[in-house]
Amino acid sequence: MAHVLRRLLSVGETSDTVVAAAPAVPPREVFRRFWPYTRGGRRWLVPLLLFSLAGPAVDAGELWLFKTVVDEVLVPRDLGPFLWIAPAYLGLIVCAGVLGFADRMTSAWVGERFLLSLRCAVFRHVQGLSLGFFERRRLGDVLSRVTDDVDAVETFLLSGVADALYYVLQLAVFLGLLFYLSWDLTLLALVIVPLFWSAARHFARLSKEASRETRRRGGSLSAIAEEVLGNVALVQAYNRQGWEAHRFEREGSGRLRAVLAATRVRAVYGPIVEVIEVAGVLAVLGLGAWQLSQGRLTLGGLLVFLALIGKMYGPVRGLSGLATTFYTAAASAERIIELLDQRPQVTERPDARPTGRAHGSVEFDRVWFRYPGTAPWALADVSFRVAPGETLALVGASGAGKSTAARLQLRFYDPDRGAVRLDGTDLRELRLADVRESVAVVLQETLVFHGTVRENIAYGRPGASEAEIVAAARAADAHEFVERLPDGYDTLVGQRGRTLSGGQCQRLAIARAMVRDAPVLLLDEPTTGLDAGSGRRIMEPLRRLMAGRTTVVISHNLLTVRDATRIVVLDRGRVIEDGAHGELLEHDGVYARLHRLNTGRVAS
Ligand SMILES: Nc1ncnc2c1ncn2[C@@H]1O[C@H](COP(=O)(O)OP(=O)(O)OP(=O)(O)O)[C@@H](O)[C@H]1O
Repeated sequence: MAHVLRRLLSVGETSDTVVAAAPAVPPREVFRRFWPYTRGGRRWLVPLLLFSLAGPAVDAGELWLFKTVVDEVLVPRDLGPFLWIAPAYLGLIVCAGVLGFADRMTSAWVGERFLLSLRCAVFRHVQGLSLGFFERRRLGDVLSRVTDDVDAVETFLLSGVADALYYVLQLAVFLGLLFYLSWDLTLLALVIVPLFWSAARHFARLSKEASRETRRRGGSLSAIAEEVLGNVALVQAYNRQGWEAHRFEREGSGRLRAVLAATRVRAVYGPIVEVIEVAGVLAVLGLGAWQLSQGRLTLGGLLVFLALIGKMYGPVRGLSGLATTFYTAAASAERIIELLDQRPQVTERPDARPTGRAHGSVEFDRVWFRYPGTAPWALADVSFRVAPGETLALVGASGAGKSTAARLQLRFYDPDRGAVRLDGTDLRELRLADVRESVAVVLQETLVFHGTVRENIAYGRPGASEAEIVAAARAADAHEFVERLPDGYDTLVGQRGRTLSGGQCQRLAIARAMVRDAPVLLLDEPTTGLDAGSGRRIMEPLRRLMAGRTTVVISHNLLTVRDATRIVVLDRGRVIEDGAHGELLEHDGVYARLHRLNTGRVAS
């Protein structure tokens, strides 16, 4: 029998993971972690308490009036007292309505405020995590934690606390009345309470596992949806729709199994509680009828007693059911706590120095770096120096470590050994915002947001004036094509610039970097994805952008790097050649060979 019940209530297969389950967190820890977010709404807890207290008091008043009607109007058949009972009853109902309204509004306000501050805190935290975190995690799962899981926590932390309070107060009021009416009947009625609680504990434990699995599968579903819909062109081009739909369905079925298991737990729990409750009521009814026959209790008294018992079992059942609600919310809380526990690998020192506008000298001093969790060095003993206004080109085969150097320059990662310096100061001693402020980037993958052309350019420096935006667009050779767009600078460009060509996106990125007007410029493959003609055309605005700034340019295309003051050739993370274009050609090494290949290709 126990075996059958266990099978009935189990979640089933929980292995195949798209998203792993978050580690378990004890209930006390859940409260400790989330309580601070209730700060803004805490002063409303006292009014909430008062409303909670008034609710059961009004209930009790209603019952008392009912007893009076039975004992003083119906049994003696005397209409007199009814004349004051009726308006009193109406008054009570109006009271209950007003209190109910105030209670609902206050708890919604407190709950929603908590939700807002928790959601914003989680978002702010996640946004500040290092790039390494986003490279390891599935974005869809992170999104589902910031949205769905935060909602689920609110359900418990506030509704749960408010309900618990309400139930306890209701219990206190009802128990007081019950003892007043008949203490021995009350004691009999209370015998079933421990039974309630032991059933509740058992079932809460069962529902815990199902809730965890439901949340984990929810995260997996978001992850798959985000990955597939975000790369829908790739999915369709390779005809992978069927396979992706299958993956989605598999996670969806896993979620279905988990939800059904949770429902089975609740569905079995309901009737069991009912049986316990009815047994209690029957016992009380038996003893009550005997007391009535002995004349120790009036009929009204017995009826009210039974009604009160019915009402009292409500909060008892509610309190014991809270454990199940708690575990459902705890499954979400665990996923949020796991996010909040992630520490950014790159942190700002408490004594970090603010910098004014940097001059822009950049130095890599014997830098060694490997990506967290990987064995090979992505950069090994890399040193170079760029004076303000100079241009340094990083060249080398794919995977040589060029983009890694750019990431270190932006302090997305810190070197394991050695130092990256700006104006002679280690980046780790500077304020993080200042480091990023001093650099403007034009990346390999051009980033264009869903928004107007104007917003996309102004992203480089919020608050840039219209004249500055247009000047930047002119300098980036973007003004002309922008003017030709249907709404000019107000034209909406799709996410990732889907409605623009590669070259147009690149020009917007250059205009954005222009507007930023930072002393250091980082160009990571600025001509990738452009044909030779567009690549050459983009060179002119790029040169305008580079003028007067320290530039680190990463490129496969050696035509874009020949003007550089200095060229550093990387190979598997090491510097193998270093010098000006002419010197390196003379040296006749790797660079000269790459150059010959490149010019040959362009000529042909
Ligand atoms: N996030 C990452 N985690 C682990 N290893 C990485 C990561 N990014 C890059 N690598 C590894 O570090 C090395 C250097 O990569 P990097 O992207 O700096 O090369 P690159 O010279 O810019 O190449 P490309 O010209 O193809 O962009 C490669 O071996 C790559 O596999």
